[in-house]
Amino acid sequence: MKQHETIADLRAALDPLRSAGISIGVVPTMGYLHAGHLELVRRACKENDVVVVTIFVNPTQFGPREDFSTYPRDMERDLAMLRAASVDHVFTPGVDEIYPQPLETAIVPKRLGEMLIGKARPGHFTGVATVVAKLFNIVQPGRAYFGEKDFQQLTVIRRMVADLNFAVEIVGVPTVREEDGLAMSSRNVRLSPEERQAARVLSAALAEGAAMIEAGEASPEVVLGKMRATIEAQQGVALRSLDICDVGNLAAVERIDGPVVILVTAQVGPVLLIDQHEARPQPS
Ligand SMILES: Nc1ncnc2c1ncn2[C@@H]1O[C@H](COP(=O)(O)OP(=O)(O)OP(=O)(O)O)[C@@H](O)[C@H]1O
Ligand SMILES: CC(C)(CO)[C@@H](O)C(=O)[O-]
Ligand code: BAL
Repeated sequence: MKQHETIADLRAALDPLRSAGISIGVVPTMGYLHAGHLELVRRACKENDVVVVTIFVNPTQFGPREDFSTYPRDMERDLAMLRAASVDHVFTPGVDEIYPQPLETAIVPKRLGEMLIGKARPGHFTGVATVVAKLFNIVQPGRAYFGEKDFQQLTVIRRMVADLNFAVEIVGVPTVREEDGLAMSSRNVRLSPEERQAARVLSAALAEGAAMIEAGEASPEVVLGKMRATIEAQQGVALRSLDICDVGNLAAVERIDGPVVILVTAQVGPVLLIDQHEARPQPS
């Protein structure tokens, strides 16, 4: 595995491969890797000749009171995991390499970036879309892999690629979970044992809501009401948002008569956890 810290170094390695028709897949991450990231890597290795993993904790997607400086980091451990997963190239730029000067230009997702998580984290999806666009221009991959756990992020990126004609196929990968259902996330490491136990309620409530939808419940209010009661009964979990959205454009649905995604965010101790579950009414 080759590690590259500069754009020039990475391009020097990738340009000849691309010219020779070798397919390149990229997995953008912020590091502190877990089995969820490794599933993205596994898919990328299966579907491409060469895989590039990027590790960059992007400052522009964190708000001033968010956890950029304390975001978990362990580069040596990450590199060992990627080596074991047979990754070909890892790109580990410093902040100055990606932002040598303040940007004059940004990609601003409108409705999709302002709704849901975007309401609680203003500017977050501008930071994400802009750095992902930069990474696409740096790596020039044929495919890029993103987790469905960050469902709004995946939707924003799919839409950016469609709107701006990026020549990259976006692959969404199902959420990898701990045995008890908790979605894997780098920030889970910050949960105390009690908070970690309490956090299980989120995936349990999502499964409960999805089962109601699959059994034919068409009213979002009824499904959300039941889920809200389940989550609010759990001590130590502060529900921040709970929505049932159209799976394609994330618009709120008035009646569930097709594929939807249930999205939840909740504060558990120091961590804002997010999770999702897709569901659709089963044909009777
Ligand atoms: N449990 C998971 N299953 C599948 N993909 C995941 C999972 N967790 C993260 N990913 C994906 O990995 C990519 C990199 O995510 P990131 O490095 O921010 O990790 P994270 O675990 O989501 O961290 P955070 O604690 O910031 O939420 C994203 O596309 C994200 O959706
Ligand atoms: C896509 C991403 C790497 C952009 O910084 C980040 O938001 C993440 O890890 O999900
Ligand atoms: N995986 C989402 C990145 C963030 O929380 O900033």
